[in-house]
Amino acid sequence: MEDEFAFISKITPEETYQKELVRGIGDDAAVYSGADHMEQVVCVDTMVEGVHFRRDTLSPYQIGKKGLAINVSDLAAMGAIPTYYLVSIAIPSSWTEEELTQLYQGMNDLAKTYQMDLVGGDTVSTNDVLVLTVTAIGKVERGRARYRDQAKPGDLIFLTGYAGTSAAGLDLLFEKGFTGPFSREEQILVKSHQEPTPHIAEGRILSTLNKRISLNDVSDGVASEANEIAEASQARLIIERDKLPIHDVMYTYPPEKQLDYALFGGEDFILIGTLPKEDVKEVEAEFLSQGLMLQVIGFVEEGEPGVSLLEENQRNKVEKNGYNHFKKRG
Ligand SMILES: Nc1ncnc2c1ncn2[C@@H]1O[C@H](COP(=O)(O)OP(=O)(O)O)[C@@H](O)[C@H]1O
Ligand SMILES: Cc1ncc(C[n+]2csc(CCOP(=O)(O)OP(=O)(O)O)c2C)c(N)n1
Ligand SMILES: [Mg+2]
Ligand SMILES: [Mg+2]
Ligand SMILES: [Mg+2]
Repeated sequence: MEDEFAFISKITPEETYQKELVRGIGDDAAVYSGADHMEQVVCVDTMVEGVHFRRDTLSPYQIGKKGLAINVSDLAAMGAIPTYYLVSIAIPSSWTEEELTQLYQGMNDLAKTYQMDLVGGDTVSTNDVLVLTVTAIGKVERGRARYRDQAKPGDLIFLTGYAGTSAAGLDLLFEKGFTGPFSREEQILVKSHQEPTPHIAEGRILSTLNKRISLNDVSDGVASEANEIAEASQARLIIERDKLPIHDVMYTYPPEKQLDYALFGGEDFILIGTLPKEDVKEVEAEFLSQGLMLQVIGFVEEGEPGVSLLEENQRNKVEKNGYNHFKKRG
């Protein structure tokens, strides 16, 4: 890339979606107003080449799209409505302008779905790999944000989608390379890794129905996220093995492999949460009416905080394993 300022003007959106945006790209900071009855929600996640993607696992377009999607997923896990995002990017000299345009196109396309405005960011060069950091902003009705610390004994645990598909897709990419060839079933797994869909509609149902709900998105794996709910809520979560939603296209995998992907794979960007047993019917009905998936996978009980897997009448402890940046999988 030749010119940082030319690049910034190229990526500046011509039109914006949010009527509360006062000043977007082009000044020292962005300015937006917000209604008093809403709370503002903000999060940031980074993707590093070699850690979160490789040139042979995601295309430039997919890197951008996923970089925004993983942040929108954290907004979904709060029950929020997405509004704005900021992008900080460290660009190695090996990246062409065309590839960067595609990366921004990936973000643009996802942002359009949620009417999110790009309101700022930072552009730097680096002698190392590409690093993409997206800050996402959203809003939620006062008091309706969904936290991890709301689980209580007697609640049921749910997932809003299939677990393990992303990790299975990543392994296929590692095995066969970016171009495959992949069977139709394998394509579904690969796509779920490359272009995850954040569960905003699901999060919105769970915040607007006024129930006591704990909520988290699955980035590091169901085992890890369930343990986070258990720790925050000081509760004991029991996952029933035969209730874990495994996608049909994974039925050819050995059962142990299916379970390993589902519990420890990560990057599914579905939601995991808990809700009172008596509210399940009503929440399920709302999910069903919107064509969305809600699968009960277990229950919360009295006892030492933690997670167990219930299979054949035995409870086996599920450690907080899964993706951990500073630890090898164990
Ligand atoms: N370097 C950091 N400085 C400050 N806060 C951080 C840092 N890293 C993570 N956090 C905060 O710690 C919490 C857990 O982070 P993380 O596990 O990355 O969440 P998630 O899996 O939802 O992305 C979040 O509140 C996040 O904002
Ligand atoms: C090349 C490559 N290797 C490994 C992975 C697997 N991987 C990388 S990060 C990650 C977990 C999620 O990332 P993290 O930064 O922990 O997200 P957060 O929990 O903060 O949302 C996984 C499963 C990958 N996607 N690509
Ligand atoms: Mg994070
Ligand atoms: Mg999260
Ligand atoms: Mg995250």
